[in-house]
Amino acid sequence: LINNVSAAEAFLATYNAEASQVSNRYAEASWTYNTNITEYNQEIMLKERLAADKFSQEAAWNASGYNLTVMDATMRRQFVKIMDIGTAAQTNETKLIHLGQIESEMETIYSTAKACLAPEKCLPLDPDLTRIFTTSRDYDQLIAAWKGWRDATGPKLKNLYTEFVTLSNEAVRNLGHADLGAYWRSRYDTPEFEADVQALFDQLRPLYEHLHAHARRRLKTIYGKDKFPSSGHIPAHLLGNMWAQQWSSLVDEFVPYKGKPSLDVTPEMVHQNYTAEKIFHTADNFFQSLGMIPMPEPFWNKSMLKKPTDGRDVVCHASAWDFSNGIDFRIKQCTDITQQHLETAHHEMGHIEYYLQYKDQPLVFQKGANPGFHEAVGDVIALSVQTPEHMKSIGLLHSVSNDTETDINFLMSMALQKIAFLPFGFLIDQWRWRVFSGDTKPEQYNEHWWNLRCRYQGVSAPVERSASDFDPGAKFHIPANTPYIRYFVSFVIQFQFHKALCDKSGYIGPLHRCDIYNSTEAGTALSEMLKLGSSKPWTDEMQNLTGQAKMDAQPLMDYFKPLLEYLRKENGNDYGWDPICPDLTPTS
Ligand SMILES: C[C@H](NC(=O)O)C(=O)O
Ligand SMILES: [Zn+2]
Repeated sequence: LINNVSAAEAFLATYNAEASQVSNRYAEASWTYNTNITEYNQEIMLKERLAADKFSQEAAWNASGYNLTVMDATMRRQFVKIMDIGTAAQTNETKLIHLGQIESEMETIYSTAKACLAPEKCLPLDPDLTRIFTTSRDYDQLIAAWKGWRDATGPKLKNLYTEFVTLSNEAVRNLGHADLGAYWRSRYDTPEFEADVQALFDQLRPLYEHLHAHARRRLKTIYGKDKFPSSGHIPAHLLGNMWAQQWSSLVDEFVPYKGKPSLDVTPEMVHQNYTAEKIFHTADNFFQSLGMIPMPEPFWNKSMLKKPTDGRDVVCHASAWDFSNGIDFRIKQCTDITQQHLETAHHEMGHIEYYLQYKDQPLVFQKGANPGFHEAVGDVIALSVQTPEHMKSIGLLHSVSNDTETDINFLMSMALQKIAFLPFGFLIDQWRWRVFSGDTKPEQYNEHWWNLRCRYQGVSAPVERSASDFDPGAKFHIPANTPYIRYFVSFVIQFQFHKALCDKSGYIGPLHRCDIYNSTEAGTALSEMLKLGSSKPWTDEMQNLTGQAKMDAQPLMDYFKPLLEYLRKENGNDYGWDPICPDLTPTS
């Protein structure tokens, strides 16, 4: 082993320069493919992926020649991360290439899928099917869109996914990980991570159960009681979203006090001729008001902020890109002019702000403190943006009254975005971790998926499902192989961050009405955390910002306390559902 620290430093300097180049090349090829899905672009992207994987393997091999015990903590942390190369650890080149092909094939199938509602009427997810779910209240039209999308994705993906699992597990076992799920959980670097998220979910279940009961009651008045199974589940296609994961599009139906002005700013955005650019400038303006880093020139020149109209296929699921050269950062979003896309724009720009803040860190530290941190940044800003006061200040709401009824209505609108999401954010990787560990066999994929959906989310399939279906494949993150527990973590910690920043901004009052706009104190505190990237354990960074070194659901519970009191009163004992799925065979 090499004991010479200056040799180790020289190795790191070389690694950082070379790895940034390799990372930039792969990002460019991946961007070209994601914004113009063709076989040729897929082939180029896969060649660059193989080159990047081989570079990682070589760097890991060279790094393993250094004696870590003679290094300081920061240098050792870099070497450990250089050697933690995930599925690139597959030494059999044929299998390495095959894994890349399968992953890009799954993402292509998902991103080019169309649901055929009638023989000649086949619609893509964005914007067409999404718009049906946000606007239609037609039970049968929603069934057609819900079933059509699953028919167009799942069956084509199931066998590819089975192969993907086998190849991925084999690769990470070379690094000593039990399976891909264990490798993903290791990024949180706390041995009791799985127990921690289970405990958080259990703590938050009453909030969700009472929101679910309220939603079910309101939906019964819209669709009729006979459309709802006696088990208490809500048919999964009635919650205003393809996956029932967030219910904001039903805010006008779900607000407790209907007489009040609508909180849905979508009509006003359309009325004011909002464009995608204006949506992103609104977000950029907020970050600048905090004294944080503005979007650099290449962001505006090179991002894809709208779905192309020249007929090419693109990956529409929104994402933020780091080209590892300190200046080129982009968002790819098929922006629609809606409140939900205004929120998504802040979410994606939060990623870009994080990239900008940590761009001078060594490459392996140019990551979130943990993946949940990266998902939380933009959402924290969006918690301020969505307050009635802020919406009024940017001209999207005209009347804001502070009476209790409006306050409860506002809390309901935020609960439809944040509380509704919790079981979904929790269950995706509960399912995937068992698939990777082998507890869930391919023939059980769909059954175990619906077991979790029925048990935790209280939603059920509106039509018969069969083993040839693969409903997990209808959600982007499964075919795109993007871990999901990060969003559950984010939805908890973003309220810890929000509370800490509100305190630093000197705000006094209920947490749900706090708007940190223009607070450079809040901006400085947030920037200091983001600048660290993953150079420190996330528990240290959480401690620095919030005074606590752990995930804590209390700020989220405090934020929604007035709403839970209202819902407990309204629901009495009429809440909850059977843990198992209802029997779908229609009663004769
Ligand atoms: C919550 C998650 N957000 C994201 O992918 O950016 C989703 O859309 O499912
Ligand atoms: Zn994100």
